[in-house]
Amino acid sequence: MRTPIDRSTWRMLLGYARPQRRTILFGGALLLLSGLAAAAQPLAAKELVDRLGSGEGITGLLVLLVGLALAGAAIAMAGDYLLERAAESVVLIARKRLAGRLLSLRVPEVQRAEPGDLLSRFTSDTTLLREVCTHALVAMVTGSATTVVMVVMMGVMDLVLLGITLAVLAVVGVLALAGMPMIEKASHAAQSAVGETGARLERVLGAFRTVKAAGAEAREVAAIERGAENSWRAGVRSARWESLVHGSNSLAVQASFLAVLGIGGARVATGAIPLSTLVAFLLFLFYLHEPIGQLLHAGSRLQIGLAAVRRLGDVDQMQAEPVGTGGTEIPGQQGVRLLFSDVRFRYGPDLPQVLRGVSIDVPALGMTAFVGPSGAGKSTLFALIERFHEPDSGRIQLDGRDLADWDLTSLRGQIGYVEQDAPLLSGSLRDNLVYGRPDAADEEIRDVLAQTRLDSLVERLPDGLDTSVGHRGNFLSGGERQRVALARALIRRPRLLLLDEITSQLDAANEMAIRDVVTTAARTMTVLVVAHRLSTVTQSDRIVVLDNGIVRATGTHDELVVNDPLYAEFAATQLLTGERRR
Ligand SMILES: Nc1ncnc2c1ncn2[C@@H]1O[C@H](COP(=O)(O)OP(=O)(O)OP(=O)(O)O)[C@@H](O)[C@H]1O
Repeated sequence: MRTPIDRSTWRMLLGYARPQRRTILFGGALLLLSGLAAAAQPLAAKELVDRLGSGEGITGLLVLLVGLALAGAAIAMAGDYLLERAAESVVLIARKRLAGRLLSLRVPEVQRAEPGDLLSRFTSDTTLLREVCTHALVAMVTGSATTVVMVVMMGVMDLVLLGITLAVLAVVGVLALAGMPMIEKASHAAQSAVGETGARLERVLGAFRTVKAAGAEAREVAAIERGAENSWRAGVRSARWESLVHGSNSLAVQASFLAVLGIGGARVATGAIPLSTLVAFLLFLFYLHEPIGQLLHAGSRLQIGLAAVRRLGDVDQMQAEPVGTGGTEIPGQQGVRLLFSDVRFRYGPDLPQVLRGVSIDVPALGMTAFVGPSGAGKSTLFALIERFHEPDSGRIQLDGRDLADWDLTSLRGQIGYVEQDAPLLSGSLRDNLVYGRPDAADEEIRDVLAQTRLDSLVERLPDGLDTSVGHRGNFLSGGERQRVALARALIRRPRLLLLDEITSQLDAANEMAIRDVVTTAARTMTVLVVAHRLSTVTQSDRIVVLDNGIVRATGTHDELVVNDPLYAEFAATQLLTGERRR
């Protein structure tokens, strides 16, 4: 993804600064004032030289000069502080906006992106806005204003010398115009490389044990180093252009200084201008170095900022979910009726159809199991119910209302979803249990812990419920994670419970206990279960056999063993035929 720089990039950049505009304006005004105080110094110096020549008193003027210098410094300090403060606020605004945006993105968008790269946009690119939205913007204004004022004053003094100065300075302008886009390009490349390196690192840390077990450390380090080197190379490229642009300022000012000294000296000798004018003009030239330097520095910072804004803008271009308000009225009854009508779906335009006309009517109470070969589309059905993806055609209705017409927050508020690999979040066990309902009472938590046979685990843990479960819950066993994920879904008190392979890592005793919990839950809510182990689902009220994206049979275990060869084969391979398991 690459957002071109256009007006909207500039608008975005200014958008980050807008909430801080008062502080920036005030801080900028102070800096301008200090710049003007500096600009007044040559005039006072000219007056000083004139008076020295004519033998007049200079005490007052000296006091004025010192006063100007002190006041200029104090004002500059205050202005600087205000701008630094505004800069921090700009980063804060950008991070808050990005966090909100990231969490509102549609699931497929995030699945397509690299988490490490998104992270680098949050941590690194936002930091680059720090200076740009405040100091650089202000320096653009103050630098331009000071330059204009000085140029006007120099023009008033001597147009010939001004003409020489401007001719030399024009060279800086040309170099700057050529260099600025290169700085932006190199900075964008550097930040992209940082993003890629972050993504690579995230990949490694996310599968640390696999990397170690595969002995891939050296390969991964080399890849990360390559990414870091790419970033370094682009950074050096940017630095080269920056130093060229900034260095041209010194060169131009020094060249014009020499030209003005030579030609100005000749003009003094011919009496065309007095010596004091030449001295003042040279002082102006000396001071002009500062605002022009400011302008160039600000220009290059702005380019770096524009590159960062472009990367932040990429996230804005990713699709977001409709904003949920939780406003849909929820009927008080238990369970939900779920109706799939000829649902077709593929994950992308170039990918094969995963669901090829699925129609299922799930009544409000009871347990419905989905079985079928790997890749048949079982988990995809759950993802569509959660509206992580939208069907390409057909309808899914919940309580008689099309899912698309539900308010997203209300819809998900009805559902307890346990994903296939039962991911936990880093934090304490309690954080994980109440994640879907932070206000759950302790008694309720205890009750669910007992049902899911987690009570003995909690007793064993050093800090009980407050024990950390580690990144993605890796301090717990696979079976414990599955039970915690189920407990989390139950504590949410959903009307529809979606359980995707939640017993795959449980031992027989725990599997049986969980089966009982789910059967009990199915008396008060709609339970949809995906399972490879048929032992988990033989007692379901109905079993849907899904194969290659179509429903090939529906019935009870006993009916399907007789009527559906594929199911009968599953049952046979799992030693369930003719045997009614508990
Ligand atoms: N995010 C995705 N992008 C592209 N294709 C996907 C994505 N998720 C799943 N698929 C593909 O869709 C098909 C159905 O996947 P799904 O996870 O629904 O199958 P499943 O029946 O649940 O399989 P399993 O029993 O192995 O979990 C598979 O071929 C899978 O490769």
